[in-house]
Amino acid sequence: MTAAATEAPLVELRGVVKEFPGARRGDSPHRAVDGVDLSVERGEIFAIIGYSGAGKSTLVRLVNALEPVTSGSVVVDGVDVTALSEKGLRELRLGIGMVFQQFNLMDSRTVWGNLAFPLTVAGVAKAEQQRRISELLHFVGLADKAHAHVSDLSGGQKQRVGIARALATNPRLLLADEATSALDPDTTRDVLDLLARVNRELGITVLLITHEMDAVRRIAHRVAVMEAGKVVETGAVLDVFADPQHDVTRRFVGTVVDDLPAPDVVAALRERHPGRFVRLAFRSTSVRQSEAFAAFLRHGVEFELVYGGIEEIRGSSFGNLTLALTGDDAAVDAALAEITPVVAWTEVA
Ligand SMILES: Nc1ncnc2c1ncn2[C@@H]1O[C@H](COP(=O)(O)OP(=O)(O)OP(=O)(O)O)[C@@H](O)[C@H]1O
Repeated sequence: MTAAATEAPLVELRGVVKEFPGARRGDSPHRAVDGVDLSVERGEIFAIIGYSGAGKSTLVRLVNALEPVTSGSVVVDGVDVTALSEKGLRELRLGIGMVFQQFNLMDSRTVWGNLAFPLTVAGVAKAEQQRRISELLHFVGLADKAHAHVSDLSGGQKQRVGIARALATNPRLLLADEATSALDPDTTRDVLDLLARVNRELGITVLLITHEMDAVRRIAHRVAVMEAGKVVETGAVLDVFADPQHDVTRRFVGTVVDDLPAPDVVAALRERHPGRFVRLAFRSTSVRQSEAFAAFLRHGVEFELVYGGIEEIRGSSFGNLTLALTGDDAAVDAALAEITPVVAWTEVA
């Protein structure tokens, strides 16, 4: 992360509530966003993950003031967006790029035409437009597609155009709402890598809305998990993966990391492996597998790895390994006592 710790967050939500009127007259209002506090630091990629209907898209629409809040405050770059005039709103949105799941491009126009549009709206002179569009196309790897019609592009190419368009007016913040959800896995990776470059090379803060935990793992620095309009967990991506607190978070983590055996799996493993089952939790600061294993050997305890794995997130390793330990009970206890300072462990019930 490049954010300076002393700087105010780029986006700050405090007690944000958004209600929509009930479907029928007399119905109570529907709370799509229910008291959200959230800070997006300058220079980071902040992901918001949640299942469909959790309120993610609504939250994004509050950040660029496409919808008014019901209550609470939304501050973007020091400006309270809930109190802006029309002119203020235009300025706010010039500083925010948007990338959409369905690309939202003008299909009948060329790539060039799509990129020229926001520049013309922003009053950029033709010569400057030329320079800027060519720069953008090089950045997103589509220099050879300037005169192609959008309708002739693949989904991944369309999203590259979508990202280039979002960058056209040099935004400080990029809102990517399910930007990869319509793409196949390979193309998803390419587009996520491009978003990471936008962040790293251009220093643009990215707010990534997704229901895919793999996208979070791949590029985000921090993540907030939403359920039923609330943020139920927030943290550094590595911490959330290594030690998810909330059920929803555990389910999301479980979609990409499968290192905690379910009870029925444990039961099946016990039929094949004698001994005491112990789960070692390796974290970035404590990946000392060899020390743990050496302790078992010193105490004459045999161990077998029966479940788990070690994962990597941007240079940090974490994961859970379940071992079947066989040997004298006192020896197992002594070995476990010895590894306690080195690695967190729990006996699997
Ligand atoms: N304009 C609206 N009028 C009424 N209800 C709305 C409106 N927009 C969203 N909602 C409701 O608010 C809740 C949150 O919707 P939202 O689209 O923000 O969720 P989401 O997490 O982005 O899910 P998805 O990925 O499916 O879009 C849903 O129950 C939705 O039906």
